[in-house]
Amino acid sequence: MRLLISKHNLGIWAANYVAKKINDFKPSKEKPFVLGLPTGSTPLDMYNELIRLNKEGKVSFKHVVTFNMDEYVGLAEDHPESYHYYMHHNFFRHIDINKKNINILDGNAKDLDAECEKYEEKIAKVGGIHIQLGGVGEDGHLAFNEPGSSLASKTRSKDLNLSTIIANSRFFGGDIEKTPKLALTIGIDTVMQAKEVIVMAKGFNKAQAVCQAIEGAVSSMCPITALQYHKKALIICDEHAAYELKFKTIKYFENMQDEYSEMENACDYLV
Ligand SMILES: N[C@@H]1[C@@H](O)[C@H](O)[C@@H](COP(=O)(O)O)O[C@@H]1O
Repeated sequence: MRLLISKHNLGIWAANYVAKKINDFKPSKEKPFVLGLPTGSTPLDMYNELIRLNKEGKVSFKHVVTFNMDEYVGLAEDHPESYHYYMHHNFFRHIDINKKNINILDGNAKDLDAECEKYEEKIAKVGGIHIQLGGVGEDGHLAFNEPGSSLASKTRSKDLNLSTIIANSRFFGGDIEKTPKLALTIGIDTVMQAKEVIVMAKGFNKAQAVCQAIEGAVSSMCPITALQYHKKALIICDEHAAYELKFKTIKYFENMQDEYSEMENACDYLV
């Protein structure tokens, strides 16, 4: 597990890292690059920067296949709070991606279990996810894997817990009644199967989750801790989200030299 406390905008960092990885991979129709994508407020800057890079011809999504992490159950795809709407509005419609390469769980499928099974099969068929990007909930949830989720879970439907419903109610006029209570989500094991995982965490309200993820014991009650078992997982956070960490933990990660610190240095010249 790697921690990077970035002094840059996390989205700009992540977008430039992803663009570099796509370009290095030289994707083709036969050999596409596969991205796992999140929603939420944290990744918005990343999408904006990826759009900019795409428009400037610095990265193409022509041979990129995407799988979104989650979707609400029972919300129309054109509802402004559905994750379908979010992705098309904030990202897909601005870039050169082939529509056929976009995968988002159908929260209105007649058979939700079959929809989830099909999703796992599709991921396997393209050879797995190269980079799974994510945000994190205040309680350490990943996608909609709530505290208590099996760390061996695959894509499935998930009841949302009260704190997530309350947090999400801000998008539904503050009305808990109107806020979805059920979602489809990739599982923790789906995340673990990705070749690389990058979780972005911004702000004081994510500090507990980041601290648990890095310093805590692995527990299904804080799903992000499962990443401690991942071969190539990065948490990139701002100074506020790092606030609960021990000084010695921060120092340990501060001077590491690797491709993540290289991108951090490269970002000095980007902004
Ligand atoms: N399902 C999403 C998660 O994928 C996201 O990480 C989380 C945090 O969102 P934000 O980035 O807005 O804090 O919100 C929701 O629960």
